[in-house]
Amino acid sequence: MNKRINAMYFSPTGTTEKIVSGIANSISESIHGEKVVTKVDFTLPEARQNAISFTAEDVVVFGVPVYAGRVPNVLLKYLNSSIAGNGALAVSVVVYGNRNYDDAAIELKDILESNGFKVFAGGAFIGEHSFSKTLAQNRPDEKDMAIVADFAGKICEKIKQNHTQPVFVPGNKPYRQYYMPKDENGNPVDIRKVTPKTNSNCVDCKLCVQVCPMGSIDYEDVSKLNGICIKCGACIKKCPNQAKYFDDIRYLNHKHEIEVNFASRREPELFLSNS
Ligand SMILES: Cc1cc2nc3c(=O)[nH]c(=O)nc-3n(C[C@H](O)[C@H](O)[C@H](O)COP(=O)(O)O)c2cc1C
Repeated sequence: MNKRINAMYFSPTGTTEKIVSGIANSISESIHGEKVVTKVDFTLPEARQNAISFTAEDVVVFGVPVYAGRVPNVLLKYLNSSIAGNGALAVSVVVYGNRNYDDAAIELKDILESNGFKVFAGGAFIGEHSFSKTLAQNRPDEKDMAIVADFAGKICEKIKQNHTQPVFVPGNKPYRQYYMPKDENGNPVDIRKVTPKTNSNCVDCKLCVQVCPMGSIDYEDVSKLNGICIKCGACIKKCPNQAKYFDDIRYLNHKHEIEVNFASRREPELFLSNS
């Protein structure tokens, strides 16, 4: 089979990358006997400057994390204007932090289809929550990766049998509003303006500047922001010295609330075309 296998993702803290690469690598091993996967990582702003096109020879495993129950809205411009499927097969993957994926899976599938992909498979997987070190801690774990390998096997069968009709993916249409954290009285809390702080552990290594997907951290003074913060967790989780943190009470309350209310383990959901 003459298929090129691609892994394309946005993944500030690496969980989406692990799932998407895992699926793509397993498909490649099964189809080609080795891992020959083209990686298209659009986490950093420079990567989103260029348009990309695929062909009907391509299989693209495409993943984003779930933000507020939807596809991250900061990506919409890029996703809607710079990616051409041209009949490529796509596996649409969303990764969420054990609360819920709400309408993210259906929204991503719709975006890919409107870009000319044939979305014949999809999945909603769980990754350690961007806000937390305990919610869905260390996921995807071994159990998740076994599901990933099994899913890839099923995808290969579908490709071989040419069962690549559009897949059904759960979600509401019209999509629900972006999920908003709530305070103890159930009133919505807006944490969009919250920004990280920097403590004296900082050794000015500039890693946070390099990993910020919005390119917002000032190179000369890494405690300053020159753009928006999407609270993706990259600067916090990737800092080798734990120098970045959030101290905003609304953010911390929300983090605590989800850690308590969504502690019970959710399992991946897989969607495959019937025909
Ligand atoms: C701004 C923001 C909003 C999020 N909203 C949700 C959500 O609605 N439901 C959920 O379960 N997880 C949510 N998460 C958690 C991420 O979806 C999850 O941790 C994911 O694994 C992160 O992917 P990454 O490691 O590829 O960055 C949110 C994370 C961020 C940063």
